[in-house]
Amino acid sequence: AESVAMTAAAATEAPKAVSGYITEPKNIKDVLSNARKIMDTCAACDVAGAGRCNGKGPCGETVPGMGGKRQSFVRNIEAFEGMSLNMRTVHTISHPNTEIELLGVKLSMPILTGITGGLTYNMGAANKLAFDGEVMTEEKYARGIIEGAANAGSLGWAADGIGDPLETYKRRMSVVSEFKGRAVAQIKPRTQPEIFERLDIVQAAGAPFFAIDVDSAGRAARALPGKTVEPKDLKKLKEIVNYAKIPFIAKGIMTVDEALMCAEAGCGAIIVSNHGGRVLSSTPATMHVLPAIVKAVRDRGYKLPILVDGGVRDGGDVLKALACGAQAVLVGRPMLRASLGGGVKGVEMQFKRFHTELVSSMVLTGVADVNKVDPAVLVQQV
Ligand SMILES: Cc1cc2nc3c(=O)[nH]c(=O)nc-3n(C[C@H](O)[C@H](O)[C@H](O)COP(=O)(O)O)c2cc1C
Repeated sequence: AESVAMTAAAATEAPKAVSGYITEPKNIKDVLSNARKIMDTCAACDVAGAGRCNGKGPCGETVPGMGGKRQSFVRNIEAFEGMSLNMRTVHTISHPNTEIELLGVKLSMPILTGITGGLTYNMGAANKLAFDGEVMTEEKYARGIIEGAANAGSLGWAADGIGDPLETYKRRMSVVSEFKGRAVAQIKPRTQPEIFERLDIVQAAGAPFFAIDVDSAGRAARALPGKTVEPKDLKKLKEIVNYAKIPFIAKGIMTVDEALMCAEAGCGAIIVSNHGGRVLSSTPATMHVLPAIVKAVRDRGYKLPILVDGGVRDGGDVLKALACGAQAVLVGRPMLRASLGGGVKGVEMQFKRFHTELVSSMVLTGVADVNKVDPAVLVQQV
């Protein structure tokens, strides 16, 4: 949820009807078909099946918002595609364990939704009638993500957009509060007092932890007057940790030194992320920086969970991320489309699909437990 606030005009216009919806989507294909209809900015290309987009077309558009020249986005996707799994099937593992515990919360799988929001300014989906005949709103979108994830035994994120008035944020947090302990929230790297104001609301809503996407700091240049975001130094990270009553996750970490600073500041976890390529168009792939970050953090004895996002498109990708030392992944655009095209059921279906693929990948590589994935699962490249 990135730039301009929903305008009053958009909110009062009559909702636009969209024709051709599959009103009771039965599978992810149906959900994606619906998503394509509601998103002005995204054709949700089905390049490699399952709505997977390679960032190159054929839509010629974004998926949505790949940022600049799309390099960072494309690198994320290609990094996963470039990794191979060692297939091993002479063993006894047919029901591998996919459960993890993340900062005190039990999850059915090491997969959370990505952090996405902004129907109006990010998805071109505002004020349209959704597949169920009701108007698509921020709350409805957030509900799809959060309730869908909770039903799947995982966690969904509510987002914060720089231009979002506090009211919009509160509306999303009212959805979070319905799922006490089973929904999480993000705050933009605003000024410290603004962060604390939103954090009070997040905590009152019962979120077990929260994230700040520190990599949104660059948007300071584009922020609206009075809507300030800023880089956070070690001192400010520590202030946030001290203020918070719940663990603080720093999202958007791409280098070893910053990962170590977050650990030193007392962050509950970090998310290795380049914001899905949306903030800087020439970063490395997240999977290419993850192993060095994991090694440095663990070598110094820090135990905080390390998560990763960007380009995770199937269960095999999840296994690859775990083999590189991540404890869990976040899935952005596929969950986004699932919520837009199928609401709560759509997101549930998307989680189920990832879970099935993950289990199958584990059986086919001889992995018994997502908490103990040997790096040897990956073919070592020479
Ligand atoms: C439409 C859209 C909106 C986003 N809004 C936010 C946001 O508000 N906060 C945030 O931390 N990240 C935001 N992101 C970035 C995602 O959380 C995530 O880092 C990225 O999408 C993951 O990559 P993937 O989509 O390839 O899975 C957004 C991404 C998209 C596509």
